[in-house]
Amino acid sequence: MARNRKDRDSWGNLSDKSAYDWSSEEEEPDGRARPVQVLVVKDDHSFELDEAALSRILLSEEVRDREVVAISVAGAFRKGKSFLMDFMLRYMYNQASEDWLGEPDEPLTGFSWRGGSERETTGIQIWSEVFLVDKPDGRKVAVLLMDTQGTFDSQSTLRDSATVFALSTMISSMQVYNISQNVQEDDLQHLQLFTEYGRLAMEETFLKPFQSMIFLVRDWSFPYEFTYGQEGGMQFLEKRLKISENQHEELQNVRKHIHSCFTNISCFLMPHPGLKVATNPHFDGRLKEIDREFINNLQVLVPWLLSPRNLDVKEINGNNITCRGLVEYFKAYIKIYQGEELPHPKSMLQATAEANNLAAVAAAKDLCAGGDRPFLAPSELQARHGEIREEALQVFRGVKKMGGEEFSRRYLQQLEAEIDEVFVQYIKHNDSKNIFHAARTPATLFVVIFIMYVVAGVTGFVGVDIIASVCNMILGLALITLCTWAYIRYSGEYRELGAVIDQVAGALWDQGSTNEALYKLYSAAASHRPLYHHAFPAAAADPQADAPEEQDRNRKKN
Ligand SMILES: Nc1nc2c(ncn2[C@@H]2O[C@H](COP(=O)(O)OP(=O)(O)OP(=O)(O)O)[C@@H](O)[C@H]2O)c(=O)[nH]1
Ligand SMILES: [Mg+2]
Repeated sequence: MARNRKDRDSWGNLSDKSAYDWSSEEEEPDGRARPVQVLVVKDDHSFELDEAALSRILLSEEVRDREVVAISVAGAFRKGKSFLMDFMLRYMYNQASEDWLGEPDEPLTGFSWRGGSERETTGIQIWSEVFLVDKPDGRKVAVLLMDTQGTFDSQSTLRDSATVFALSTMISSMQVYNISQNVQEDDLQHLQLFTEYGRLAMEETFLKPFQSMIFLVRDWSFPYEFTYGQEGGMQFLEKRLKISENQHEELQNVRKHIHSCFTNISCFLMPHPGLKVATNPHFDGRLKEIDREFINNLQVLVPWLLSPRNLDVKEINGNNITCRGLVEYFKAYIKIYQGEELPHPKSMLQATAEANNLAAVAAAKDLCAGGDRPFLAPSELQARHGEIREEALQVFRGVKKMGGEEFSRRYLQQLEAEIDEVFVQYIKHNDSKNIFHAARTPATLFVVIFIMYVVAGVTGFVGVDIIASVCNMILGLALITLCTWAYIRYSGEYRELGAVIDQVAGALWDQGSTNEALYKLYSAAASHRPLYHHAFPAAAADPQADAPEEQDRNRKKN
């Protein structure tokens, strides 16, 4: 088994810099390049970008202003992604040479790969050397290789997998989607979920959000249907991604989504590398132990992906991105995933169970939606509410829901709370239909006017003029208040003042003890102090008007 870093010397002409032009900033003490972890997924499932490491690699003088080509491999865990990446490294280091694949006895090193059932790569790792390549059109571009954490390992949440996949797709100009044996519908559905999660974090653009997507099917076993390689791959993929009229909407949507996300979509069918590669625990990547068919196809695949002519510069919103720009985008994107504004992707069962339960809650709540009924006596209302509540809970319990009893209990509680809330609203609404309630304020004011009129008449007749004038004044005030109230009700303006009038009238209306009525009057006045100050700013500006005790004290002092 190859634990790469130990025996790196075996691979490729590291000292022969003439064959290629590369820059190395992040090296091991002995000068060799290595994979560098730039995105860390922590134990608590949070993400951290190692900005320092990323900057050391991408902001080194030779590369920072070069346009960047970023190549990434992503897909389910334990499917030979890092293994493939290491062959890409060999090609990058030996581009000029025909036999870039190296010696038959050379162990495969570079990004860490190994056999076994437990995951190996975590987060996102980039190769510490950024390769400078001359494109046929004379441009020198920087090539960055990126290896990613496999999706759906047993330690990652769906959100972890989606984030790594989405980030690597957003950052790369070419995403190699590494899948095993066939392109299954769930492979497409996951791609849809992950790319949607990526698109959420990006700015809306009229262009397709991502660039090249290569479906790399490993262990393809049906070369008699579609031949190995790119041509067979394209025919196969065309069939798989075809949208037709009579297809179910669900299948159509997945395909439309994938087409809408990528500028280029292609496919390569790779043969099985042989049992030694797949099952021998001591296999260390030597070519001589790999099936010839696999090697032949590797010799087609890697140059097809990486030859200078095929390298596409990373574009975002139609602009070519340099290494410096890529660092900024990486930082900006990771911030969005670190924040809480994005929804958390959920497993299919969880999402379905939530949808089921919410639909059942909605159906049950529909029962409680009372139409416009006339005023009901409160006791009758209470009884009706009890009946409807029971009926609604029955409806909820009767609907078949996924997710089990425990899961749906939360929704049952939510339903109960919502029904009670509807009831409270209904009581208020019912109350407002009580005709006496609505007439309380004008009735009170009428009574005040009437009493004042009578008292003023009597006291005027008896000759106590001062009381008569006070009563007349109150009568006048009550009349103005009545007119104001009517205007507010009619126009809907100054509603706060309307509320004060209602409250004062309510306090007067109250049949309880006089004390209670007075207290209510006082509290109504107290709660509207700001309104009072607003209406009479001069009074508020005079501090002494607010403090009679203070005045008293001053008087005593003098
Ligand atoms: N069947 C099969 N096995 C392969 C292939 N390529 C590599 N392997 C083996 O798959 C195992 C895992 O390889 P890695 O490159 O570490 O896989 P990975 O996808 O990077 O795994 P993680 O980093 O855990 O996500 C190794 O034992 C390889 O020898 C292939 O094309 N087919
Ligand atoms: Mg790996």
